Amino acid sequence: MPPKRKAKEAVDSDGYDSQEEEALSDRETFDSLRESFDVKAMAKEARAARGSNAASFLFKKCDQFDVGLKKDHASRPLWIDDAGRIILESFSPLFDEAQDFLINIAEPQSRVSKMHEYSLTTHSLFAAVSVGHSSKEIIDKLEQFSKIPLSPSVIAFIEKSTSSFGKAKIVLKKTLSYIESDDPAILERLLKDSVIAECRADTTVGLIKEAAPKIGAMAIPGTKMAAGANQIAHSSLDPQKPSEMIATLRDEDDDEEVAQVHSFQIKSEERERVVKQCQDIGLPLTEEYDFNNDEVNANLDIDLKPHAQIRYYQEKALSKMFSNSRARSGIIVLPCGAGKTLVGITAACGVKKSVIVLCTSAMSVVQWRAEFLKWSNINAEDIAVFTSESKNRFPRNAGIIISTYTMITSTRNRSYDSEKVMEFLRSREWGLLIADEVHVVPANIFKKVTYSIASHSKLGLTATLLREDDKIEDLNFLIGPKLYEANWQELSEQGHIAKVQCAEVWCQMTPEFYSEWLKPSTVQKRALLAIMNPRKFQACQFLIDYHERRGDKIIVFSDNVYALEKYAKKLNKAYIYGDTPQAERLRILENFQHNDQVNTIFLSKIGDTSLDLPEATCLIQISSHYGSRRQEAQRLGRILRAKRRNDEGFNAFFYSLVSKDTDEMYYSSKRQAFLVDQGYAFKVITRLEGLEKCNDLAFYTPNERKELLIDVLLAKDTEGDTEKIAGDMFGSRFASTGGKARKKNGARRTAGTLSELSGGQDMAYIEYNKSRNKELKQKGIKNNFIRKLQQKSVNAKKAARG
Ligand SMILES: Nc1ncnc2c1ncn2[C@@H]1O[C@H](COP(=O)(O)OP(=O)(O)OP(=O)(O)O)[C@@H](O)[C@H]1O
Repeated sequence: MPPKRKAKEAVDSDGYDSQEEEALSDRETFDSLRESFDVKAMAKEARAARGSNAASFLFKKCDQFDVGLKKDHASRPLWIDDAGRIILESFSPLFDEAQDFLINIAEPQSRVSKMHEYSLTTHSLFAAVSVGHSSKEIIDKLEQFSKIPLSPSVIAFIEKSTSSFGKAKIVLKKTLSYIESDDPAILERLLKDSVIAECRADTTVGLIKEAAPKIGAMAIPGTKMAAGANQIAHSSLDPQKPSEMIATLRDEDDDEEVAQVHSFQIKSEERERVVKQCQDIGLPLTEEYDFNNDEVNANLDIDLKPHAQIRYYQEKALSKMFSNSRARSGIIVLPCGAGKTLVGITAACGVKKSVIVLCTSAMSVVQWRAEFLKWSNINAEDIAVFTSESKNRFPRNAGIIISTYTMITSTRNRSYDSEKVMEFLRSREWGLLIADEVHVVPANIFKKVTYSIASHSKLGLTATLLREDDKIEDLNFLIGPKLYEANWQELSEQGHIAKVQCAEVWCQMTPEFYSEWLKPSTVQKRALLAIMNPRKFQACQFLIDYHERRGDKIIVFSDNVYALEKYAKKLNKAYIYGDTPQAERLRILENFQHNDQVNTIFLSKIGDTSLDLPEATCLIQISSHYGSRRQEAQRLGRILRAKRRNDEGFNAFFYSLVSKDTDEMYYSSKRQAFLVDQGYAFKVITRLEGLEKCNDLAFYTPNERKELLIDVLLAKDTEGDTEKIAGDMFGSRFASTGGKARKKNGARRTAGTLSELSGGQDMAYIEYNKSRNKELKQKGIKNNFIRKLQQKSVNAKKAARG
């Protein structure tokens, strides 16, 4: 049997297909770069361009720089050029205030220690307007913070963008859809469009006029949101009880003067068409849910437990969503491990209507359910789970369903139970749809979601609004604008996520591996030679030993399953990849968490997202997906949540092992780009102190290295591919095999070893076959959490059987 670990489903929901394409062009770029790189000349040019001032070279083509600095420029924190690029000084006393403002109106590009860079874009201005900033306010504030006068082109750009964005909203009132605006002229303009006019539901000529809901960025009186930067730091130490926050969100102030809004009703079945047409004519709609006045949908009995204390950045993000007593659809961006789940749960407690949560994997579904029970007082039976293993519904009128994108959008033949749940999902209205890891969801998948699920509001959660293709912008319109994006370094300084030391370790290729690498060969074979480079293997072994001795728990990541198995078996460590059965995954993770004899595990890319392993304090990456910045950030996220992050002097470690003078070096620097922009510094380590003195490392003798080389050369080309997992990335076997049951023991290695080929079963063969996974199977320990997970899975299966 050929190895079956690469599921070949048509839908690759994490968008890796496009990354493959990009990888090919990357390779060409790399080859040409190799020839044309003249680092010295480039450095000289950059120095000459820079002149005497640290940032002025960035503005060399900027006319308004000639106009000169304002007299009191030293006390103002930013520059802005003609193209809308903003440089913010992080050492300015006005930094906090300026950052708070910029995060609302501009796209953060890079936030390194002294200078932050932002860009004004049409999308960022759309987001600004949708959270209540006016065009005048944006221009005035920028002018106030800027060291130089704003150029007429920047002012014109802001005015043009804000004049069309956020002027009209799509609102569900009592389950009916309305287009609403405080400016009747905008609605008249929309109705002149033949497509929109056709979608109008009421036949009346005029517009509906009524009192506007109360709007205010100060929706949480008495908190840092209302008070400015100094209180922000203070509030982070003194978090507000979410119940108080939600109470204030619902608080009505009758004394204020009541503004008017105008609206017309559209046919609910034409929502998408209207939204699309409004985009096309340059008047995109924002989406808001007036949940306080929804009397049609049953209320959900859910509140946060008193012990839940949301952090200041979680509160800030939520205040963007709820600032006008309605739930505004949009995306919240928080670093991995910063607590997006609690943000989603608090949003559910705010809306208090039925909620559907969509995740990327069955494992995440289980984690979301556990977090709902941990943080909220929701009745356990009101949270149902819809995965291939469990097809529950909630018994009362309102409840929560947690599922995966794959379960909702799959087009294959569904089981009877599955179809029943889908009918249940389609037949009702949802107050809130929470889309977890929303950046991985391609537009066509998300359109299928919105087609199946009628939800009043949508909240997208992600750590990185990054895709290697250009599909990320679709999310602006499918879900809504970005409402909030946190600063990674700030959260790490405050101890909400761990401080991490990042290093790229250059591993010299051994002569025999490098001479093979230099020969004309396939991309996959060269990739395999670089990953299996014995020096890289030894560096990995050395780092594992070093960090295990320090008391760290280590995850080794390899996208390549051939290498994953070879490394793990040789080092006698447990490993998990796409074909590892769910029960075995849980057993390995459980041992990693609670067994002090199991301090290192090997994971394929199934562990990139959503895995909550707060014990992990060190990551070693031996093979990765070309230049994917997103994967690098997500992997880093596995140690950002380290439990020990607030121990004095604690640092987590992230090592990327690259084979020197191969294309791994090019991809590695490309992958780091996003994290570098978040302020992480990657140290390059060319020599691991003490490694050469170790004589007990694997592949120490030339013979061992030769045998390894023959193994690699005999391996099929496809062994050099990265693992492909479709749909459910950390989920059930059902999901990852396209619904077909897989044969037991289906995954077998086919690459021969020298010993096998020669017919001899020597010591090396015995060592290769010794599986830590099997050992753990016999010795496995269990903690309550995992036991419950497994018990639940068993119960669910029993229930499904009737
Ligand atoms: N306000 C809070 N108070 C205490 N603990 C919190 C708070 N917010 C989050 N946490 C804890 O922080 C950890 C990380 O949270 P969570 O799993 O939601 O992160 P995440 O942002 O979804 O990360 P990822 O992107 O990696 O999935 C969890 O153990 C969670 O319980």
